[in-house]
Amino acid sequence: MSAIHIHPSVDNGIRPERPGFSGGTLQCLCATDKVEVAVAAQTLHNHACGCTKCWKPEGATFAVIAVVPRDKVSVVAHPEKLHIVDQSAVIQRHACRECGAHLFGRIENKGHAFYGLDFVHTELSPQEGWSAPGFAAFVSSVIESGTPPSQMESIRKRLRELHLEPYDCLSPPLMDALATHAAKQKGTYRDA
Ligand SMILES: N[C@@H](CCC(=O)N[C@@H](CSCO)C(=O)NCC(=O)O)C(=O)O
Ligand SMILES: [Zn+2]
Ligand SMILES: [Zn+2]
Repeated sequence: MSAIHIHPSVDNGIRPERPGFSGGTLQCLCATDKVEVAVAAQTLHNHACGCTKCWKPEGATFAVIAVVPRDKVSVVAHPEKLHIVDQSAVIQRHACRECGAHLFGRIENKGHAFYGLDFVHTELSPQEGWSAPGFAAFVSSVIESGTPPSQMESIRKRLRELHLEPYDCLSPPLMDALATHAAKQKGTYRDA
């Protein structure tokens, strides 16, 4: 039986976050002239993501991705190497043209529930202490990038072993936040 690989940063156990950790830098994978991004805060809602759009390192089935307020994110080296992968996506992913790593994903639609938050992969950081992934999102979507459906039972079992509860969309608190935002936009929102 072949081992299930989720992502290199979780496969051998998840490193806990460091209390008081307040940020660091992200670097692309180029050997020289690395794109560097400063993230001046601890990340939130870190999770494994199985969707086809989030960047994954070579061989990984899932991405690991978290959010941070956009005003805490700044490009500090080699901005000229960045390009937006898909201008039409909700999350505009700014990636290194040379190595392909995604440095940050930004929502430009001010009406989106998650406007104001950037998406980042803290595995690209030399610092330790970032928030640990707490759930797995878009798990069924790994089939769209070529995972055989017959492996899904083992994948969900492995995610549960790692305490990354598998969801086929986002986690219930994030889905509730999206629905609350939609209800407010439609005028159907009611408080208890
Ligand atoms: N089955 C599709 C799902 C793609 C998708 O909706 N991805 C989510 C999560 S990304 C971070 O958690 C999303 O919000 N996408 C918006 C965007 O990517 O712009 C697939 O796998 O492609
Ligand atoms: Zn690069
Ligand atoms: Zn994703």
